[in-house]
Amino acid sequence: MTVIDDTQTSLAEIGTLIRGARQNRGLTQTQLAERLSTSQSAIARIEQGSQNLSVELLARINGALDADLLSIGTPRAAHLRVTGGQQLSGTITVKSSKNGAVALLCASLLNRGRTTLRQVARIVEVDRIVDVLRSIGVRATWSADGKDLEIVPPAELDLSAIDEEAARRTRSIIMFLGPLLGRESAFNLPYAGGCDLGTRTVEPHMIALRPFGLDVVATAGQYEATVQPDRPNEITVVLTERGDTVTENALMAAARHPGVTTLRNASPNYMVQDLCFYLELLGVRIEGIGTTTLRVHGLADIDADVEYAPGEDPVEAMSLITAGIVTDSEITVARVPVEFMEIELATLAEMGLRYTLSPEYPAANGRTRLVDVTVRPSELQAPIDKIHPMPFPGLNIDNLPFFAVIAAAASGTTLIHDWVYDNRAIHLTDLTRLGADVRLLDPHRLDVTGPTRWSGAEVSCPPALRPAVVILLGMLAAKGTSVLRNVDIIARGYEQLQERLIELGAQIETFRD
Ligand SMILES: CC(=O)N[C@H]1[C@@H](OP(=O)(O)OP(=O)(O)OC[C@H]2O[C@@H](n3ccc(=O)[nH]c3=O)[C@H](O)[C@@H]2O)O[C@H](CO)[C@@H](O)[C@@H]1O
Ligand SMILES: C=C(OP(=O)(O)O)C(=O)O
Repeated sequence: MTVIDDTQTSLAEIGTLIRGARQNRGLTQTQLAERLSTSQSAIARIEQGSQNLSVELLARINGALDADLLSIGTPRAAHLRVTGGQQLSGTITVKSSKNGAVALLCASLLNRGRTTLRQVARIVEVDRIVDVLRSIGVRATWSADGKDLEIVPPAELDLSAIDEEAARRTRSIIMFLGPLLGRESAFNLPYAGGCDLGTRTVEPHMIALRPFGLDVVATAGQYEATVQPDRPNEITVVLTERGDTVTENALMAAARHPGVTTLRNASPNYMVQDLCFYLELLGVRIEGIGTTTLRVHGLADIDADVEYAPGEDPVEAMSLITAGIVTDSEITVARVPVEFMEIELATLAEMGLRYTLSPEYPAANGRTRLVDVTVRPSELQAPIDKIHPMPFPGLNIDNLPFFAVIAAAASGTTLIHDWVYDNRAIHLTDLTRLGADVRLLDPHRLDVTGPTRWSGAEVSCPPALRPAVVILLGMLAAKGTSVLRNVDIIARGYEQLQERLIELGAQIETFRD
């Protein structure tokens, strides 16, 4: 049987996927060719999308790359077998952030010109937004090395063709509202989805965008949006919540408003700063970047060819530092965006973590300050005060879950208070399966008592990104063999996490049903 796609584009997309997976595994075209008993030129043709592919060859490519790039029939769930209790060593480098990438992908719709995003994390969340962009006519092309993404919107978007399935799987689709209201007078968007973290309202987005003329009616499965063209020159938006994506939505609306917009109670968090730096490249002047009041001098039209490298991910940095802590290892986590990790590092220091920081150096965007963090084996104690998140510059809510597994490694009882999400703390109780003493006081508060005598177990991955990684890290700490089932959710926010941990000496094996 032969798979012949009806357009050359599909073959090109499959080729890009194969190239990305090959490069992620550090293989040359020749090495992949050897594994498939074919020639390097055949691989080059496949990656360029100029070769038809048989089902049998697709299956062999999956096998050779140990990937499930191209499933035929129902996709097979991936599971991890972890042999824990091993110390890690070496250096691991933080990638650019998921949340910066999705904001910038949405913001590229503001620009009639070409946006090139450098070193974009190859994660499923990015793929979903790219799929949605392509479905409405945006040209989104990965570079030959699979790292940079070039985006060129069409003169007219075809919103009727939107990939609803991809859109419904991400909450970030809500960030199409801000850019679209500057281009369209009426449009529909599918409801936003995402991880199971409990109710996350979209009302703050509606309130923030109303001054730009947006009116949204929620119908069965759709937001039906209409935009009033008349609006005052000067707009003031007071955000009811200091949320990250709501700030980004308001910023994107303000970027194409040809007047001055003042945003109050804005989030100054890392992804918002990434978006501001990109908007500046587009010619939008923004005062107050990194503060809670932003003044945006918008433009009626934006047509610029720009390049931007999203900043490093503080949540990935926290995840990797946690891997070192719970395995009692000395590792260096390179390219940590220190400004967005200060409270986390100060809290860890209070708990007794021994670590050193390299001198600061700039990220590729020239704005984010980076350091390399070396963590050393330490005797940890529970902190005296509870650990709780706050909007930046507080402890990042997405970093809070990692403190559950760290607290389990520390002596004493730590109170962890997640006031933000209804369901995230609940998922962390899965650590009890590995021997941790984690008590849910109510849906928002956990008491974690350590130190833990970790033991291997079989656990089904929680349906939420950060808790899933927390359980994986607990398994790295636990002597013996653990199995983490259905781990696909981790790829939503982490590029090749398992493979990169293996490079530090972790024993993790991927297997499928
Ligand atoms: C793509 C992206 O960037 N996602 C991030 C973004 O999601 P996002 O901006 O979508 O976060 P939400 O708007 O869902 O806010 C998260 C929760 O916090 C509550 N809330 C938020 C701010 C506030 O001042 N008061 C308040 O109560 C909201 O009601 C909600 O329950 O911000 C979250 C909170 O930092 C992060 O976990 C997500 O990783
Ligand atoms: C909650 C998260 O992100 P999102 O807003 O994409 O669901 C996260 O990154 O942990």
